[in-house]
Amino acid sequence: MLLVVALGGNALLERGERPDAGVQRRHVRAAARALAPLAAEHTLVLCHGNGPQIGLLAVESENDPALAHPFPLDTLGAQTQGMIGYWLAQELGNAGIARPAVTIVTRTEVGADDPAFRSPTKFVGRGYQELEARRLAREHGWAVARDGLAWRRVVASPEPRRVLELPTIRQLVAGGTTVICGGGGGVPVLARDGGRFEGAQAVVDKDLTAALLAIELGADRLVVLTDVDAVRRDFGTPQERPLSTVDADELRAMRFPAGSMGPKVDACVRFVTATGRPAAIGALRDAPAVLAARAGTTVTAPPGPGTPRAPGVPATRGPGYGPRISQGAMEGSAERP
Ligand SMILES: Nc1ncnc2c1ncn2[C@@H]1O[C@H](COP(=O)(O)OP(=O)(O)O)[C@@H](O)[C@H]1O
Ligand SMILES: NC(=O)OP(=O)(O)O
Repeated sequence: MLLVVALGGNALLERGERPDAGVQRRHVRAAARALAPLAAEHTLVLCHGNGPQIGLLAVESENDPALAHPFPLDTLGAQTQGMIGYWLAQELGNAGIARPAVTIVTRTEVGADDPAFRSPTKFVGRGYQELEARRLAREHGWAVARDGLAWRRVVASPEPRRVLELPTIRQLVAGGTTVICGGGGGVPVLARDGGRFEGAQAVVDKDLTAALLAIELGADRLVVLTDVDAVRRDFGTPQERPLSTVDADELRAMRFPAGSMGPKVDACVRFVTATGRPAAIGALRDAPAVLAARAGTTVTAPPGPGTPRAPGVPATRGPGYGPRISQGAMEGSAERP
């Protein structure tokens, strides 16, 4: 099977952990071991997160007295793809996967008119106490929002419209190569006159880029791996309980936080709606069981006379190829200084 796997940034750096390279590499090694059974049996397209990492690089760059201008987010997005992609390719090899794994620094076209540019939702960097977050917001011109118990910087996260490197990814996949691409959602770029592209100051959601890739490549499954064992109904309440199987219509009717579970659910609903094939969300450590629907949450096509579309053909193309079902459900609105 062809699997598109979205791998959460939390799998590479746990909340509150020191972002040292050694710590992250240890997590990447564990992630590669968890993914090894899938990579051995199936062709894998791997989209990793970069929220903690790009936020860290941005702070370093903003605090570097040698720089007249801090590095912009598109450049930092490319840096995180190179760094994490290198770690993943190396550790998949070290985990004994014979298939070649290559990393593609991927660009994702976004729209200049995307309302997400006016309403930042993507958490980047580490968590702070509220007062410190507000101070940093004033000093650096950040938007900040509450992420669970902590406060973090938030940046714009526009819709992925097109992956520029898709033809190359398609070729590599056809040859059975494990392709690490769309890392951090891909570097967001804007189309300009004359066929030019320009980097955008944003971080695309890697779950949504993974869904776009899965649809365009005609993948058999979209598998979203993170740090929770399943999507939970009534999350954070005493009534909370895991969903093992749920159809896309039921899921579409629920609300999830925009900065965390929302995009994962959106991604699965889009894939299932466009292809009629199942998608799954679950814990990285359970990866083979999540794929086999023995763990995690499996999202299925709604029952009834729905006609799944042909493989590789999205429900609609271009911007808004699926609704964002989580928008507006962010915990604590973003605040500017
Ligand atoms: N309904 C829900 N069910 C499960 N987890 C949820 C839910 N709503 C929010 N979450 C949170 O979503 C987090 C996973 O999203 P996120 O932190 O963005 O993951 P990743 O970095 O792995 O992509 C979980 O750790 C959990 O705290
Ligand atoms: N770019 C992105 O979606 O990163 P996270 O998974 O770390 O949020």
